[in-house]
Amino acid sequence: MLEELKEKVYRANIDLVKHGLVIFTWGNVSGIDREKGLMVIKPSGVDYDVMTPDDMVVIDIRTGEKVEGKLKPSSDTPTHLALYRAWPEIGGVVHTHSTYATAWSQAGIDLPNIGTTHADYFHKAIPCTPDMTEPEVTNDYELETGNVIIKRFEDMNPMHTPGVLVKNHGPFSWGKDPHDAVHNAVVMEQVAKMAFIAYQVNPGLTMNPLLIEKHYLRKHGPGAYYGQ
Ligand SMILES: O=C(CO)[C@@H](O)[C@H](O)COP(=O)(O)O
Repeated sequence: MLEELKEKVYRANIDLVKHGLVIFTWGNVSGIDREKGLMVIKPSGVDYDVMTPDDMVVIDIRTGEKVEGKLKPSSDTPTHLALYRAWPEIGGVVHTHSTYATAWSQAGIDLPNIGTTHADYFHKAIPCTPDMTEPEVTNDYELETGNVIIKRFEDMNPMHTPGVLVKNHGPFSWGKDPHDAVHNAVVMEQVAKMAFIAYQVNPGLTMNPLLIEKHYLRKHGPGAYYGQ
């Protein structure tokens, strides 16, 4: 079932290792087949070195039940499902513990848009979620992590700013498919690193808002002209 999607999701997971975003068994990538109502996600706690496409787990998006796979799905499965249910435009979700984006998550502040590298991919600051409360952590923690992300995007377009920092935890990103979601995770890590260095060099730095609009819109606006 879904052999092509399993291969894509597997490759996207391995790409996290290739790009240095995860070690050991950290992080996870999923992809979705909206027509069939199914999600494919990596198994929980399996080392990337030994993982195969056949290890990918198929989940029913509506019920959250496993419909195929010999292994347990990622522990973050309910978070991925919450995002797919809330945002019909997305086709891939990524979670990592990449160093700089995780450091910003642990610091608990939004990652500001202070350069054109950020503005090329993320229109606004990459938001950080608020503290999770006692019932959220105790009951259905992974599902509530998704709900906290969705609430943080109440007044934001998730396709314009395709990433979030979950406070004291780490980054999640998404995209039109698993490959695109990984691409956004790689960019988020780079802009987190650049922002960290920039604030060291000049804690009083400023961003020209004209550049944010120019760079975001020339790639993603109605008259986009970047690339071929
Ligand atoms: O956030 C965490 C752990 O804090 C997880 O994302 C792990 O990093 C990967 O878990 P599995 O996907 O292997 O269950």
